[in-house]
Amino acid sequence: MAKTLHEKIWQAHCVKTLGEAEDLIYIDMHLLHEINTPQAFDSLRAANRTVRRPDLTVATVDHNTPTSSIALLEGDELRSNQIDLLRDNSAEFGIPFHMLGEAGQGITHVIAPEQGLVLPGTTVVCCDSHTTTHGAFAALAFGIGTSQVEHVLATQTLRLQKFKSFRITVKNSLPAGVSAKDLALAIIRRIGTGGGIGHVIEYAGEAIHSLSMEARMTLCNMSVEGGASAGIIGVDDVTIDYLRKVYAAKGRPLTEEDVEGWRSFVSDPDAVFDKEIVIDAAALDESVTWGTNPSQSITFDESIPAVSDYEDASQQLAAERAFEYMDLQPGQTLRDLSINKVFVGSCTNGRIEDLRVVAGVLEGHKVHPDVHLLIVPGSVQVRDQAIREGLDEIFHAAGADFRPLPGCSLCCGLNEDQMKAGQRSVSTSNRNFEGRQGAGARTHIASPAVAAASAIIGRIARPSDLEAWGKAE
Ligand SMILES: CC(C)[C@H](C(=O)O)[C@@H](O)C(=O)O
Ligand code: SF4
Repeated sequence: MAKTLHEKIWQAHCVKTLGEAEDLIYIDMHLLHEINTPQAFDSLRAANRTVRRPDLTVATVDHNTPTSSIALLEGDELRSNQIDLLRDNSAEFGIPFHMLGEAGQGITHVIAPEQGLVLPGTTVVCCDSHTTTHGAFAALAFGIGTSQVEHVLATQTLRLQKFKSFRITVKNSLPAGVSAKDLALAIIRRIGTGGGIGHVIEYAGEAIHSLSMEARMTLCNMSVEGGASAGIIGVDDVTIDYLRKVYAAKGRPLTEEDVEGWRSFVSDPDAVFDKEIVIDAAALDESVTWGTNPSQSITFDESIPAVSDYEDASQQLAAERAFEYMDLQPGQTLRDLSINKVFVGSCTNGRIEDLRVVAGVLEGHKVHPDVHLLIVPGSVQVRDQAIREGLDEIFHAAGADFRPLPGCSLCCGLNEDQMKAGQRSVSTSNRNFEGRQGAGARTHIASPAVAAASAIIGRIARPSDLEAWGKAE
């Protein structure tokens, strides 16, 4: 019978059928960070168990870590303890651990692909919802909770309910300047924040296969914001070329034997999906969220909708709340909104390709005097590459605050990079929930290009606005 890509991976990893809809699934790669893991290790110790496959487990610190100096951890017991606990637990159980600032450290979802830890046809889990990122490599990758972390540590398996399948075919190609982030926002706007619940979203079509691996990671990363359990993209030459480069850089070039078989990690042509939609990439434009969930976005040609534009009562309520929290009125446009902060980073858009885009827009410009532009690399490797390419010089010349230590930073505000109540940001991260970047802070999610243009102009703007703005100044 014809199978979808995720069904192929599921079946190949099914250790035991546990019931009608539940299987025991083997896990190929288990990623850990400092949040959500201490209890799992405590339970493991209490039960006198060991980690089944420390060699298939990798730990890093990212959420609560400072981005300007390690010294900021001094005297901060809560954060130091979380980091030390993961370091000590990793040492005790023989798990590779990446300490803050050391080569290999960074946001979990940024370091795993750059270290070649995610391969086509594998299962990948982490105590973090944005594990969906790794679906870009035709891997079945999803977030798990603390008790599941313990189960994977102890057994390298997971009891799982079967996922449904949802194919989103993106035909034609994205217009110039329209990025994977804009595509993700358009998809979530269309399907809603619950549209993917219980499903693995498979992204298909020409527009998807013309995306770089970084862009595919951005798209798969945001699958969870549409409610999906995972996002996935079938293998093609782009996937294999990326992995060849990663392994060559590791000094372990891939052989034909290694890649053999990877090309089968695509859905069968006649596979049947539980749900399907088609999106025309050519009709898309740069998008920015105006509200407090990632489905509430508009383009630069639209204005903020009125409550009556929504048919659904819960969406009307959400819009009403969002107007108040975001201090917005229906009818305003994105360009009406002045901003105080721009954040470039996160597991959505903190990769080298994103930093290149930002540098490209910033070059020859200055950050607006009322704006703080915070740029946090997703990993030590991204930072070092940015420096090698001279991007740091462009950032500094523009007046941006390019941080030396990677991490989640202002994406979740679990370190000192937080916003004050009433401040408004353009952020390349993935969540615009109330209080996400600080109590009372207002977040507008956008692409790296839009973030950079907004930092220069001081209002929400896109790169094509810079020309007219330059003349007006
Ligand atoms: C802290 C962590 C568990 C959380 C997640 O699961 O996504 C965080 O990464 C986030 O983005 O909100
Ligand atoms: S960068 Fe943001 S979304 Fe990604 S793992 Fe960190 S907190 Fe979560």
